[in-house]
Amino acid sequence: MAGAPIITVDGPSGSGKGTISRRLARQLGWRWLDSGALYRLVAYAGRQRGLAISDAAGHAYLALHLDVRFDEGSDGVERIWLDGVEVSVAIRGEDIGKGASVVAAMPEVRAALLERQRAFAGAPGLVADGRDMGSVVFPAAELKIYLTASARERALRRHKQLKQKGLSANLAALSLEIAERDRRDMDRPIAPLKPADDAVVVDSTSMTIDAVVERVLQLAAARRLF
Ligand SMILES: Nc1ncnc2c1ncn2[C@@H]1O[C@H](COP(=O)(O)OP(=O)(O)OP(=O)(O)O)[C@@H](O)[C@H]1O
Ligand SMILES: Nc1ccn([C@H]2C[C@H](O)[C@@H](COP(=O)(O)O)O2)c(=O)n1
Repeated sequence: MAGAPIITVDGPSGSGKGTISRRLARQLGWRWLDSGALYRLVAYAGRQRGLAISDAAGHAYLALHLDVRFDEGSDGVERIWLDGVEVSVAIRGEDIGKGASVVAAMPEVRAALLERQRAFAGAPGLVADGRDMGSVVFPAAELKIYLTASARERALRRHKQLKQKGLSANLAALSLEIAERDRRDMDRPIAPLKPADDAVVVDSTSMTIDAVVERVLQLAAARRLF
């Protein structure tokens, strides 16, 4: 192993990447990269500044210069700050997710975020969550997971998640949004969502969160990553 170990967790929207990778990072005492949050921050900052969603140069400039801070409070909740203002909740809406998926298809934006993402690597280890963590950002990662679940299960999970937050949610509309985001993330010419050649595919459709975490920990232990 060249440096500190890296586990990548890629997969489609709602497959559980954030939940699983955060749990893994906490259990291992490792760092965590929520790369989707970076794309969401770019889309959010662009909207705040009135950029056209098609403005690749403008979004790439933001990606390079964003003043972002991630921290985890004593309550274990991730908080995200943009220009000194907390935006943890504001960037999580489906509309910002859609904008993130649009700006993420711009090569200039992806290039601008590359080093920012790589800077998260370090001792004692990193769990990196996204769409191209294993295929592009950390191609030498020691363990690459491609986490998936059926489209219906992912829509049901998202529906439940929104309801639990007291937000209104329509299952049919969510299913369509997820299908549209899958298509955009998988069909883009640059860094499309797909399993890295050496990824282990974990289909979580019928697995509990605990079972998925346990499976990844077993794979990590077999590779002597901790
Ligand atoms: N194996 C599982 N069984 C049941 N629910 C799950 C499972 N994994 C995740 N969930 C739930 O599904 C919802 C979506 O999970 P999460 O936000 O982690 O997905 P994600 O892949 O990070 O999505 P996105 O890429 O859109 O951010 C959450 O409410 C989470 O608790
Ligand atoms: N490594 C990444 C992470 C995210 N994206 C894009 C594609 C997603 O639709 C969008 C939001 O991600 P989420 O927070 O829902 O995980 O950002 C990407 O292209 N590459």
